[in-house]
Amino acid sequence: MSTLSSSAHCRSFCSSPSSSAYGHNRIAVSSTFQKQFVPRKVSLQSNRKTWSTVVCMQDGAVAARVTSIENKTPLKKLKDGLLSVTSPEECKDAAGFDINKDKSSVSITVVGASGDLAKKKIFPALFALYYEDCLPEHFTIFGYARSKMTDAELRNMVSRTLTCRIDKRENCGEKMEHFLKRCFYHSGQYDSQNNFAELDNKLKEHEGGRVSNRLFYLSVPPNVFTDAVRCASLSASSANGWTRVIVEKPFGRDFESSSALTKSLKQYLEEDQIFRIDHYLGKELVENLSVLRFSNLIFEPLWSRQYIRSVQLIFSEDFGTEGRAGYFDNYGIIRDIMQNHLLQILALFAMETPVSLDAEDIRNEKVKVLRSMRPLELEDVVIGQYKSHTLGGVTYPGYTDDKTVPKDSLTPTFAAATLFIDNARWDGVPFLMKAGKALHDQRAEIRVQFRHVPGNLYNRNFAADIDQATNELVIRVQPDEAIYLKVNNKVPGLGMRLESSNLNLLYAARYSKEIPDAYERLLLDAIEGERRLFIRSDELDAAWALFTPVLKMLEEKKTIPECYPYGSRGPVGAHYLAARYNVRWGDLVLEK
Ligand SMILES: NC(=O)C1=CN([C@@H]2O[C@H](COP(=O)(O)OP(=O)(O)OC[C@H]3O[C@@H](n4cnc5c(N)ncnc54)[C@H](OP(=O)(O)O)[C@@H]3O)[C@@H](O)[C@H]2O)C=CC1
Ligand SMILES: O=C1O[C@H](COP(=O)(O)O)[C@@H](O)[C@H](O)[C@H]1O
Repeated sequence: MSTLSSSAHCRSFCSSPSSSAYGHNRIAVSSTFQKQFVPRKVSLQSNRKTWSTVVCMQDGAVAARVTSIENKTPLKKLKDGLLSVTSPEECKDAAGFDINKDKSSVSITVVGASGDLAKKKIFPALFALYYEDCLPEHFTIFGYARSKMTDAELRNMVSRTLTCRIDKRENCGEKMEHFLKRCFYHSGQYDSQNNFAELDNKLKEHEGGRVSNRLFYLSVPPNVFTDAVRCASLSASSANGWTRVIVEKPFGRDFESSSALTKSLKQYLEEDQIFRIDHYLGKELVENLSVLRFSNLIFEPLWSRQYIRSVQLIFSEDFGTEGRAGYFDNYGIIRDIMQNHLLQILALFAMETPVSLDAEDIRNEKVKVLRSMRPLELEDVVIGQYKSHTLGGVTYPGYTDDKTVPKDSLTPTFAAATLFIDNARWDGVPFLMKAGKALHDQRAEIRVQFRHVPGNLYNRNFAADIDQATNELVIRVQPDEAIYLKVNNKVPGLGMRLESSNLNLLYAARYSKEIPDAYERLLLDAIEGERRLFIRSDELDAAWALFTPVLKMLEEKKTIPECYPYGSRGPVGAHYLAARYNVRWGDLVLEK
């Protein structure tokens, strides 16, 4: 019988039964290997430090050792190249059984549990993980916020947001009931150590003397981040396991405020306890980007200035800022979408091959590419703001019609920008970004436009503009996840007419399994201590360094955004921006 821990089961269930989801230089675990592998836990005491060591033994000899100092993050140790493990979980996982079974617990506290994100995303994601048996055996979920609520009221609130997986509805009600029984609530102020100490007592009761691992999810407005981290860290940290904090965006408004936030968080937390979330990194197709690039021979040789003419990162929503305009007006679309979600995708897209799939190796490569980028200039940016528009008898409100937005607000709800990476691979290739609210459709996609075929024998056989006859690889992140490649093809018949057609990998047609929500993946990663999809502080610095000068210029010059009607394709300025580099936005070309 398998004795894998819950999350190991979940990962292996989702990928392959004998290897980890990520690799980590790991070797596949054969059944004989499992038998030979004996993990032991020992505690050592030196002058001032407590060392807790998990040793994976093989035939009486040390095969791998994972050491945690003062119960902080384990250090990676390699012995004889046999196995590389970065956490006790990996050691036990590789060994095939859980040395801490029945001895450890995970408590997840959602700080700001009464809020929009908690209801919309965090509790449903936690339920989905529970549903898929991905949460550890001993877990407890606490909601924490100032609002007064009983456990029953929290459960009632959460139950209204839960949905079941399409393919397994039968026992859903039962699962929900069990899940809700593991959810509790504690009301407190975000700046009260006493209130967090009360939470600590409640957590201890639920942990029942087991090793306590604690995850705090900061789902509160940014002005509360530091207080909440101070109080959680001083009054409710785990005494004998790990303590991790997921921090939601925005991580500051510019380079300076972001650095100040990092500095204040680091008064209470080590960098490796901070999990800065960018939920786009948890999306299935963003996760697949590296797989596409690095595990297919056909793409990587083309992935450079030699063959790629432009790369486009496009985000659009067909609704406005309704409900979140109070937050949005202080940030705008560049900070809301470009500086984080689109830039993170760009970094993954453009980075060099990492040494391994280890979090630090990947994040090192992302930082390198971000630091090779040219800070944005004012002339490389177009901004817009949506206005009221009547369509089919329905009048859609303009951005400044929202009561929480000042009438003279210059906050952009749309932006397009051209970025450049000044390195050998990407020199001169325009990376075009476009993000907007209240546009004609909802989509997030990456478009890779390839160069012309030199001396193309078939130029005269295209019915359409030759400019549209170049190959384009489209990675559609959402909706209707797909990867398709536009190729030129002969129209069947006696003549010789060519047209562009799609080689299409449409996920819904290829895979029957429902795609997990990004928050599910990221929460599971945080529980497992996997940092690969979270933003390291130097990545964040590099991202802000790129955008801060232009954001300041736009604000200082009080640049007036170009108007565009609600539900339109955005301001025309975006077309001119692309045209300057002899490029067209791929999403505006009619696709067959
Ligand atoms: N909602 C979304 O779609 C997204 C949100 N985010 C980020 O996630 C975090 C949470 O977002 P969201 O849930 O929308 O935020 P909310 O505005 O809903 O705030 C969450 C909770 O924080 C408390 N709160 C609200 N305002 C204040 C304040 N001024 N001072 C102290 N406490 C306050 C409230 O709880 P109580 O009064 O009970 O204490 C509220 O229920 C934010 O940082 C946001 O930027 C990121 C991506 C998307
Ligand atoms: O972070 C944010 O993302 C959402 C879009 O996320 P999605 O997963 O629904 O595509 C966006 O609406 C919001 O403005 C922004 O803060």
